[in-house]
Amino acid sequence: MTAPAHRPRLGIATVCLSGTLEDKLDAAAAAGFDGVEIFENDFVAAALTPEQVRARCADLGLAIDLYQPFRDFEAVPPDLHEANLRRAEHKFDVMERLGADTILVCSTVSPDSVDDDDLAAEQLHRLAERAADHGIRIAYEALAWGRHVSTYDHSWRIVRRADHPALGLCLDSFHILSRGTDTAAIRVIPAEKLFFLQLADAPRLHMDVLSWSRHHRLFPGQGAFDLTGFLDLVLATGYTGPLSLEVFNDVFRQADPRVAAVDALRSLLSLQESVAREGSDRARASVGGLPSTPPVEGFAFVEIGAGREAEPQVAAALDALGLARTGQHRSKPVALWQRGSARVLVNGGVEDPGATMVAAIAVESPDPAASARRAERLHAPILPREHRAGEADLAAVAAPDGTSVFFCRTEAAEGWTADFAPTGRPAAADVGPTAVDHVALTQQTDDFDGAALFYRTVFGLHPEVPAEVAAPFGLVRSLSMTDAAQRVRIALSVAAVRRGDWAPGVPHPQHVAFATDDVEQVARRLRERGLLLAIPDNYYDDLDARLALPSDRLASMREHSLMYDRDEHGAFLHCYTPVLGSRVFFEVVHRIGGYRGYGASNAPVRMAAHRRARLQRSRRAPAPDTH
Ligand SMILES: O=C(O)c1ccc(O)c(O)c1
Ligand SMILES: [Mg+2]
Repeated sequence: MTAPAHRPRLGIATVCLSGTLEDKLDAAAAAGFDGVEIFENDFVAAALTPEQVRARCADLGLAIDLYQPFRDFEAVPPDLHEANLRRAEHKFDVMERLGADTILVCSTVSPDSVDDDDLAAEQLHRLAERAADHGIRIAYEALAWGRHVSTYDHSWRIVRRADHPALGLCLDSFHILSRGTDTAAIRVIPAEKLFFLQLADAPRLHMDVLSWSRHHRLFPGQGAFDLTGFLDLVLATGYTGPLSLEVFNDVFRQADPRVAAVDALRSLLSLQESVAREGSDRARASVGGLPSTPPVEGFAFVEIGAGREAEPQVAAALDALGLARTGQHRSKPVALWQRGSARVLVNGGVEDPGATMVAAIAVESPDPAASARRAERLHAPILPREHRAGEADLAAVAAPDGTSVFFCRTEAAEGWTADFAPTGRPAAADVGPTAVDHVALTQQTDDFDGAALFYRTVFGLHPEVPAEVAAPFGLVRSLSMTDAAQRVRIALSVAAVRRGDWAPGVPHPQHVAFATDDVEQVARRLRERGLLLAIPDNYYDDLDARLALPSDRLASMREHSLMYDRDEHGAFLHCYTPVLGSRVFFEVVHRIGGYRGYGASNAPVRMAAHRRARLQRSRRAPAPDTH
């Protein structure tokens, strides 16, 4: 990785990753981290001497930036204090052999400790004296649930009082932001007393802070905390130590550490980019940059993969929606369907006859090569190019869910549409989609946070407020993201808990939503072709009760199976096709007056309707894929 000389060192705590110490070190190094925080448990369970760990880290190019945690040290009666110093001497010996020079001491939770800042300072001073004899520094961290010290400003008062050069602070964004502590006082801490910085994000949850911290931390940008503002404040002090991730997360602890480490690094690159964009002058000067993001200017196309039996269903639906099959790829079994800037490729080369999937998403970029370079810097896997002489050479990367992501300039002279021979078919219908409004992708539980980070950072999108709906087949969480001009919207969802065999919903559904300004006409045509998902009367009765819409509008919505939502900006009308093949369906959306959402509250009704439609279809023609 090339970067300016002032680029901060990037670190990760071994506790973030799954596996043995060796697995974790390998993954951290492969992702490109400069250093690690070694968690004591990982070290204790390893069959390596400290010297072997040191050598391994050196081989991998990893510094050991921190050894942690050392617990329950300060403010105890004298006999316990002596025992604690003895305990510390053991750790200092291990650290000398490891070649680690900083140890994290977290604020005590021990019932043996007393609420006495003078005593805490005095004992930490003594610990710092001992540490200094070994060339070691103590970084004191306030745990949000510390017994007597639970805020960073309190830990700073104690460190100042202890007044020893080998004693400083560790600031951990989780402990500070989870409690809503005022961060302004960070400014007054001298940089040389900031020994270490740990970064973690988290979703807003209402639970005790210890459980929140131990199970739900996330990488920066994946949660609800303002990590950009936090890092800005810390860097503005002149802090030049590592930016180190410390994320305790139940899912990440089970995930492939190589994947999690790449997500982790991506989060730090993106965080620095935010600081470079929004931070104070001093902070901006001390972060590494990413190549700037060319804006995404809309969807160029969405590619649906379909097997032999599913392809005609997809084609029939596109036709009913009002798109026209305008092109045939010159060398691949791919058709181009189009109406306005709504473009869909249907790739019939999928082996499983009944399968459908969103195979690729292509976004418009003013500079596709620059977009691809940025994606590469964000560690997006580059896909091998498969194009023949004379065909467009599209830059593509792979998303964590397997979707290919392309960057294109459709209007360019050498644009991708030239790869399609015109079919000479009649033009698209008078009424129909004008563009792709959004693409909705269901994720596997383990991929959700990583996929969100990927789409957000690679496309430069902003996450919207996460939603949670109680759906008929289990809780569904969703997170949508969009660019500032709302031309590219990606909606991700996940079955929050998927256990057991009862899975009557569509497995991992995906859909493409088309924008239109005449949804009623489009719905009518879908219904005429038997391709409109029927919404039950109860839904409209409830809508009437809730919103008292004019009766003619309600009647029209009922007739056309249109669902409705509104927000502070406007209203939303939308309808659906049944599931085509194994898991893809289409949606048609009409945004009125700047409505921003996705009709999430209607999702349970739609899911039940999809199940009903599938059962009806299987009664007509039993298919092997139905439940
Ligand atoms: O959960 C803990 O005990 C714990 C330990 C060390 C840390 O740095 C931390 O932030 C939390
Ligand atoms: Mg910490």
